[in-house]
Amino acid sequence: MEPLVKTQNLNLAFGGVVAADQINFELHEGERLAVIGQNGAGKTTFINICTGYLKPDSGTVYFAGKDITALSPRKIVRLGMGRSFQLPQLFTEHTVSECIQIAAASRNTRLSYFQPLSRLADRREVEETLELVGLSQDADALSVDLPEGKKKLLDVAMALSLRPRLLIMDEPTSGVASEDKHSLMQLVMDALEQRKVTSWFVEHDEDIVARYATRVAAWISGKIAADGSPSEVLNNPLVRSAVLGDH
Ligand SMILES: Nc1ncnc2c1ncn2[C@@H]1O[C@H](COP(=O)(O)OP(=O)(O)OP(=O)(O)O)[C@@H](O)[C@H]1O
Repeated sequence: MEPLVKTQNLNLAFGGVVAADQINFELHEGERLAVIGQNGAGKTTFINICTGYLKPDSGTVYFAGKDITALSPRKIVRLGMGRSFQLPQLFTEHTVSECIQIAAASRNTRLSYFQPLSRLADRREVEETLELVGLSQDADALSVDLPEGKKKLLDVAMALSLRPRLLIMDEPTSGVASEDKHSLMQLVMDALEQRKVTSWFVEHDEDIVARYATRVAAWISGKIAADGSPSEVLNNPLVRSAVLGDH
């Protein structure tokens, strides 16, 4: 089967800092990849290169067999590679329901200031998306007023409205109280499974990684130092000492 994402010999340095060091990587449809690594290991840089926010010094990124290295983030999203951010990117003056309407409408149209929001997207689609992530009760709340966990869910729901094949999530549980992390991840993962979306998420919480990933890749100094099943990678001595901080 052709990989959904493939990178070949990807390199990027910021001055003397090598943030991506000859990365060869493949992700297949249906995988749930957790990426782990210490701060500064290069996890976000790699995501930024794959999603078009940064251009590599050398190397190639393919999505579903197509070379996307030179494409803009907007074009890459339209091909089916979705992304949510560490700090949710919401339309802060709009309600939860309106945020979904805008995201769904931007799938097909260029948005205009002069178009009423109510005409932008199918009402039933918006309701289904809200239900999928458990936000039906919050439809009329301003997105800016949501607690952090619900902001993350709304961010994911907006990304899903673009009908991605893959959703890349940079620290989906960061800023969320530890007792709420599992329920948040459960909702997100159930939603992705229902929509048959492959996932790749950066995560620092080892319990979350072990519970929700089918594969783990550990980053050290711009390189993938270990890549395999959660039990294999989380028990790897190098990963335990250099990534997870065991002494
Ligand atoms: N735009 C930039 N300009 C200069 N250096 C950068 C830039 N972006 C990242 N870096 C550097 O590249 C290295 C990798 O950073 P990156 O943000 O990818 O790490 P990370 O693993 O995602 O870390 P974190 O867990 O803190 O988000 C770091 O040394 C960082 O300081």
